Amino acid sequence: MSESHNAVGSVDHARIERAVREILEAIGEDPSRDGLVDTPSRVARMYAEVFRGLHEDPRVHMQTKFEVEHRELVLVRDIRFYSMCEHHLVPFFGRAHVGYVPGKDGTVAGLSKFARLVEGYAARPQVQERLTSQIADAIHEELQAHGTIVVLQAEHLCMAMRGVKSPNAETVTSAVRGSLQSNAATRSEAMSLILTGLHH
Ligand SMILES: Nc1nc2c(ncn2[C@@H]2O[C@H](COP(=O)(O)OP(=O)(O)OP(=O)(O)O)[C@@H](O)[C@H]2O)c(=O)[nH]1
Ligand SMILES: [Zn+2]
Repeated sequence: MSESHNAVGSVDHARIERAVREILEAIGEDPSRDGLVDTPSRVARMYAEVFRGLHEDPRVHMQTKFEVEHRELVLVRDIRFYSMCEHHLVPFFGRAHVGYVPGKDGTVAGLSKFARLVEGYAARPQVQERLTSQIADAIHEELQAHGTIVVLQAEHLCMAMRGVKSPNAETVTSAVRGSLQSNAATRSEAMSLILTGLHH
């Protein structure tokens, strides 16, 4: 399954500025007061940054690949990420752990590219489940991996600072593909390597 990439156009700064001024007025603030006068343009620049992933295809990072002899697990643990919950447009953030077993050609990508891949998909309005499976599908398909595992642990500010107010809740999601899905022994080996690194 490949991701549906629905990037259209680019970020419209002027439009965000108008909208932020509207919101400020709607909450009963005065957008012309000193402290707020530059806020709409700041928010526009910030949104362009935190939603930059809408205008790029993170799979490009998996395309600078090369071949090695290694045919066993490669695991990059503790990749910090920040994303924006698409339900409330507030952050969720935490750590991503990505692992894969190279396919028969021994195709691998540079280690930093996994952090770039996570970053690219995180920089969109997201839900944690989709973020997890987009990362897994990109690795599995682009590297033609034998098996792939992605685990994300995150705190959602929409659950912490508002609504149910459960600040210590942590959401863990996983996506497994290929041999790491079908082979219980390799999956539990990968999972225990990931779990020994889980911390708060
Ligand atoms: N599955 C999933 N749910 C999420 C994610 N981020 C936020 N949510 C949830 O999305 C749901 C939206 O629920 P709604 O009832 O439409 O919105 P709401 O009235 O603001 O809900 P509350 O947060 O319960 O106050 C909430 O339960 C959130 O916790 C995510 O990444 N994955
Ligand atoms: Zn939310």
